[in-house]
Amino acid sequence: MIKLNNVTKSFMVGTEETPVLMDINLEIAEGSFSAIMGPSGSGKSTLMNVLGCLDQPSSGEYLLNGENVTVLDDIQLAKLRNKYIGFIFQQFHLLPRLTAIKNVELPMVYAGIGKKEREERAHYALERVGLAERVNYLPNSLSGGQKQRVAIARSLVNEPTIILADEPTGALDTKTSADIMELLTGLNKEGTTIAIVTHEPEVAEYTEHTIFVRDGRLVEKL
Ligand SMILES: Nc1ncnc2c1ncn2[C@@H]1O[C@H](COP(=O)(O)OP(=O)(O)OP(=O)(O)O)[C@@H](O)[C@H]1O
Repeated sequence: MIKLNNVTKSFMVGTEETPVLMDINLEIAEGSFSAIMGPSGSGKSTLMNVLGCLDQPSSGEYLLNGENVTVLDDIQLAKLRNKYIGFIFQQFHLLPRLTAIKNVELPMVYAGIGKKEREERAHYALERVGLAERVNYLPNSLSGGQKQRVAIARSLVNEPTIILADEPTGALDTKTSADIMELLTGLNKEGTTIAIVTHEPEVAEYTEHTIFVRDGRLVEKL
């Protein structure tokens, strides 16, 4: 479903081309639950940006559901991203003026889905994350854990091929962090494919296997 073949990514820094990812070969199977770990600056976010179709590799091939992402232009890439990828961030990235349900509806607005279906699907997603009672709350009236649940509901609504979570528990206390990982584990058991960047070994323990990144290379896959 997700396959990177000999992927590299470099950035121009001044006049120098600086390699950040080197020779990445990676397969993420449907229904899997992976952690991506590695030291600061090793290339985890860059890898997530490539996996999430936010950025193109410099060379190599990225296959997502059989489509060769590498040959797409920015508009095609954005369409693919909205269709196939759900994102969860450390700082939730909810729009503060929109209620929980309106935040969850947003990816469906971009996908051109009508109002009634949007509302139904957003309600269902908020129920799945245990927030049926909070649909009309603004983000500021929700706890950190509840905000992350809204963000998880938002990541689910387009039934993505994969959810990419960048430090989803980084802003949460230990108990809330465990609750969020339980929730993600449950969603994975129901069939959602999830990859999560984390610095915390206790978070990685919830996943099935860990991909380690060091100096832009995958060093080990358990
Ligand atoms: N747009 C860019 N231009 C130039 N260099 C970049 C760019 N994006 C990332 N880098 C460099 O690539 C390297 C890897 O960065 P990346 O953010 O992927 O690391 P990371 O493993 O996610 O780190 P952290 O755990 O601290 O978030 C760093 O040295 C960074 O400076």
